[in-house]
Amino acid sequence: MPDSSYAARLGAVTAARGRLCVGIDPHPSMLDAWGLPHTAAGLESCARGMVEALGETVATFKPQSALFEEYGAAGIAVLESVLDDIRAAGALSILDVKRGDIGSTMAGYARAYLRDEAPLAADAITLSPYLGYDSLLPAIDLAIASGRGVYVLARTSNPEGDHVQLAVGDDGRVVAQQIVDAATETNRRVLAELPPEGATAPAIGPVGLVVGATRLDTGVDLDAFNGSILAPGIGAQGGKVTDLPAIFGASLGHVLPTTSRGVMAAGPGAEALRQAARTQVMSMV
Ligand SMILES: O=C(O)c1cc(=O)[nH]c(=O)n1[C@@H]1O[C@H](COP(=O)(O)O)[C@@H](O)[C@H]1O
Repeated sequence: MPDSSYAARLGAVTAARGRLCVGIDPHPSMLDAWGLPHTAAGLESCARGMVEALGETVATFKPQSALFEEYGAAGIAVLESVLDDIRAAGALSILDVKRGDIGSTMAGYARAYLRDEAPLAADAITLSPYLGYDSLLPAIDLAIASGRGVYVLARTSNPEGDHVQLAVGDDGRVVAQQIVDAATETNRRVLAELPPEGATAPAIGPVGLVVGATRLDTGVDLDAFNGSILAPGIGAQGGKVTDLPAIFGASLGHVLPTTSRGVMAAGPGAEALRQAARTQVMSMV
C-alpha cells in the first residue's frame, strides 16, 4: 500500500515537477508517426518510450486503457509494464479506464485497479458517473482505503456530452454540478475524518473531477471543490494552456492540465518529447 494518501503524494510530486499530466495514448496513427508497427511490440516501444523519455520530469501520466486493450492479453501486459515504469520513475499513474457500473460489479472494477496486489494497480483511475454518483462508492471507498484516488467525469471535453451534463435536475442544478457537489461532499467527509496534522494535512480529498479544457464556460461552479481536477483536451482537441486561468479561476491551483497527442506527436525522439512537455509547462506560467 502507498505510504501516504493520493492527495499527499500528488501534492509532493507536483510541487517538485509541476502539474502537467501527460497522456499515453498509443493510437494506431501515433504508432505510424513513430514508425512503429500496429503490434504489441510497437505498442510497447511507444508507451514505454514515453515514460523512459519523460518519467523523471513529468509528475503524472495518464495511460488510456482501450489503446492497450485492443491488443488483447499482450496489450494488457504492456500496460502493466507501463504502470510499473511510471512507479519506478517516481511519477504517479492515472489510468484512464472510465469505469462505471452497478455497485456489486463496480466492486470488481475497483479491485482490478485500486487494490495493492492488482497487476493493473494505478495511483488513480477515471470513473464515469452515468449509473449515478453513488454507484461509484465501491471504487471511491477502496481508493480511500488504499491511499489511491479517482477522477469522476463531470464536464467532459467533447461537445456530445452537453445534453446529459447540462440537463437540469429537479433542484435546478445541472447534472454536472450535481457531480461536482457530490464529489465535494465526499472529500469534505474524508478530510473531516483525518487526524489533525496541522500544516501537513492535505488540503484536498481523494475524489477528483474531470473537467475538459476545451471551453471557456464550463457551466459548473468549482469554487468550493476540494479535490484534484484533471483537465484534458489541450492540444489536439483545441484547448489551450493559456486559457486555463479563465476557465478555472480560483480553482486553477488544483488543475492538472492534460495532453496526450500534444506531446506524443513530437516523438519518438526523447529530447523532442521533453521539449514538447517543457513547451506546455512554460505556457502555463
Ligand atoms: O477522462 C479523460 O481522460 C478524458 C475526459 C474528457 O473529457 N476528454 C478527454 O479527452 N479525455 C481523455 O484524454 C485524452 C485526450 O487525448 P488528446 O486529445 O490526444 O490530448 C484521451 O485519452 C481522452 O480519452
